[in-house]
Amino acid sequence: MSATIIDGFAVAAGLREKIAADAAALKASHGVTPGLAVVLVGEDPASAVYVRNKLKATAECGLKSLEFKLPAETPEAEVLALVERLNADPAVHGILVQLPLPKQIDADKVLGLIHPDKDVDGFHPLNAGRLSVGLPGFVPCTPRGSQILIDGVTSDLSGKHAVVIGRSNIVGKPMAQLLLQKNATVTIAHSRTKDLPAVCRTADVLVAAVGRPLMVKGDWIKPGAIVIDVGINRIEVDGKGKIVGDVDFDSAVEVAGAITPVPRGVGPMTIACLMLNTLDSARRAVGAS
Ligand SMILES: NC(=O)C1=CN([C@@H]2O[C@H](COP(=O)(O)OP(=O)(O)OC[C@H]3O[C@@H](n4cnc5c(N)ncnc54)[C@H](OP(=O)(O)O)[C@@H]3O)[C@@H](O)[C@H]2O)C=CC1
Ligand SMILES: Nc1nc(=O)c2c([nH]1)NC[C@@H]1CN(c3ccc(C(=O)N[C@@H](CCC(=O)O)C(=O)O)cc3)C=[N+]21
Repeated sequence: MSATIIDGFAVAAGLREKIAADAAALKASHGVTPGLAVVLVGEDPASAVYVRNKLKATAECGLKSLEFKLPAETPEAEVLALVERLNADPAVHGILVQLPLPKQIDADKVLGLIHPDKDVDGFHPLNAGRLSVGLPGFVPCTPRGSQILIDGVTSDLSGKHAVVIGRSNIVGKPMAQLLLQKNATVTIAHSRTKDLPAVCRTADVLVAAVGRPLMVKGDWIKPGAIVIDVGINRIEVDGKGKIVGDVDFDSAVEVAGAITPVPRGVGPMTIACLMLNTLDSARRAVGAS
């Protein structure tokens, strides 16, 4: 049996179309174009792909994007000053500071300074707290996009066992919160988890957000499970760069019920959800939501 391959690229394209229509309607009713400011400090090759795809998506959705590329040695105070300026700019509805940041910059300080109403990444502690207590707020884009893909293949997660591998604030923890809201029984695994393959084998839904290329093998997967591969890892194959996930797709596809590929799985959904969060932010700013 071979799994259903979840086409994140197609789902994301559909979402972007809807966002474009809604953004055009907001422009017609309130004269507002949602604006997203992206701050990139230094040159990180993975970030560069992300920034490029984001720019394409904002244009396609009719959103305005402002790009701030700062040199790697930029002092922390300068980044903080830029965030304050963007906080005060009414044309900016969303602020994204690309991670990772160079080591002289305290990421928590920067993320904590972004106004929670413009925090389209959902990384501000206030939005993380809102998610954990079930209040409305910005939900981080990757978990939000992953949840949409999961909802596309199952309508009822109630009582299902979901295992999330990874406990980062940007993927693992918020993903676990979303699955909990859907009444799944949630396990969060991490680098100290004992016998990870055995834990994974009990999962009806398995989300891998680890950053280890091809770590999850087919024999870690419960037959018929939904497998969401968040990992974006660059590896060399025959001297050529290639992007692979945290899941060994070739063996996993034989066991899973449904699985996301890498690329064209979760990645495009992250970007579409960023557009969605920016649109939501602009709507809220003008009282249109
Ligand atoms: N598709 C997309 O849109 C996005 C993809 N990504 C990708 O997702 C992956 C995860 O990103 P992120 O959450 O930021 O990564 P982090 O490095 O912040 O977190 C990785 C997590 O994996 C755990 N871990 C590491 N090694 C193991 C292991 N051998 N067994 C079990 N758990 C392990 C860590 O455990 P511990 O806490 O104990 O250290 C940690 O909780 C990366 O590949 C990243 O590139 C990220 C964002 C968006
Ligand atoms: N503040 C912040 N927010 C983030 O959400 C954030 C970040 N920093 N830093 C880096 C990671 C990584 N990330 C990706 C998103 C989309 C793709 C993506 O579009 N991937 C496509 C294309 C991959 C390709 O072909 O190169 C795909 O998987 O199909 C990749 C990576 C967001 N992140």
